[in-house]
Amino acid sequence: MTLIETEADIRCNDLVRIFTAVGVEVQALQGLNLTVEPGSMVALVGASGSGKSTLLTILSGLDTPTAGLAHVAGHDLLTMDRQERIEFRRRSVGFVWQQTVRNLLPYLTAVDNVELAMTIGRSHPRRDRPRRALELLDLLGVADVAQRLPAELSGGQQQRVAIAVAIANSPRVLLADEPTGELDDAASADVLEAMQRVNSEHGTTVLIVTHDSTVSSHVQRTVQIRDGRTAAETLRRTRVDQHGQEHSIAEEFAVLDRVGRLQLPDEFTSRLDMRDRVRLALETDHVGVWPDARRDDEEPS
Ligand SMILES: Nc1ncnc2c1ncn2[C@@H]1O[C@H](COP(=O)(O)OP(=O)(O)OP(=O)(O)O)[C@@H](O)[C@H]1O
Repeated sequence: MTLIETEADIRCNDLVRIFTAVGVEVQALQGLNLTVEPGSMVALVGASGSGKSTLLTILSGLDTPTAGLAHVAGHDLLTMDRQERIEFRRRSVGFVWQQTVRNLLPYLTAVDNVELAMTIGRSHPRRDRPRRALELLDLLGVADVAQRLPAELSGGQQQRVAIAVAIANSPRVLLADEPTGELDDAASADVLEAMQRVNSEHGTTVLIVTHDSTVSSHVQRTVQIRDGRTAAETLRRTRVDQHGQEHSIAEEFAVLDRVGRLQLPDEFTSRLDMRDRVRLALETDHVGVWPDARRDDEEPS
C-alpha cells in the first residue's frame, strides 16, 4: 500500500459522481473541490440533493467517484485496491451515521462496542483495550453508562458512544453524516461538544455533514455545497479586544476553483441585477465586478 504524503487530510479536485438509474443520468457531484487541513473541524452544509451524502460516502470509502481526485488520510480513493480499502475503513477514517441504530451493535454494551472496534482494527495491544475503551467513553462524557446496552441509552448518549467507536482505532479523520439529525437541541449540543473535544484533544480532523444550522457555531469553517460543487465558506475566529473580551468573528468567502471560476451569492446578483455578463476590473488589491451597463442599451426596446 502506498501512502501519499499530501498536506491536507482531505483533498478533492474536480470530483465527479454520476449515477445512472433506469437510463437517466444524475450528476450528484459536478467537479467538486475541497481541501481540509489536518486537525481542523469543518461543517458541510447545503440543500437537500446538493450532493453532501454522496461526497461523504465517497470519502468514507463506501463508494468510488466517476472521475477526479480524492485523497483522504494519505490514501488515493480512486486507485485503492480491495485490501487497502478494508484497512482504510478500519484505521484511517471513523464514521458516525445519522441513524443511531446503524452505529452500534444492539446486543453489546457501550464499552464492548468500543472494544470490538479495536479488536477488528487490531490497533492497540489486547491488554490495553478495556482501559482505552473506558478512557474514550470518559472523554465523550458517557463513562457512567459504559455497561448499558444501546437500547438503554438516550439518542445523544448513543451518538457519543458511536463517536468513541469511530475513534477507537485512532483514525486521522472522523466523518459524520447528520450526527444530530435525530436529536433534540440539548442532546445535539452535547454531541457537537463531544466532537469538539475529540478534535482539540486528539487532533482528529472532523468533517460533519449537516442541515443543522447550530452546527456552524461549533466549527471553525462551514463549507456550503450547491449543485454538487462547493460554493461558499464561512470562517470563524475569536478576537480578543483591548479589555480582554473575546469576540467571535465570522467572515464569508466565495470559493475560487482551480480554473478561476467564482460563484457569486444569489442575493448579490439579484440585488444588482447581474446576469449573463458582468464587467470586471483588476484593481491593485481587489477585483471589481459590476452589472453590464451596456446590456440594457443592447436589448430591443
Ligand atoms: N444511488 C443513487 N442513484 C441515483 N441517484 C442518486 C443516488 N444517490 C444519490 N443520488 C442523487 O444524487 C443527488 C445528490 O444526492 P445526495 O444524497 O448526495 O444529496 P444530499 O445533499 O445528501 O441530500 P439530503 O440532504 O437530502 O440527504 C440527488 O439528486 C440524488 O437523487
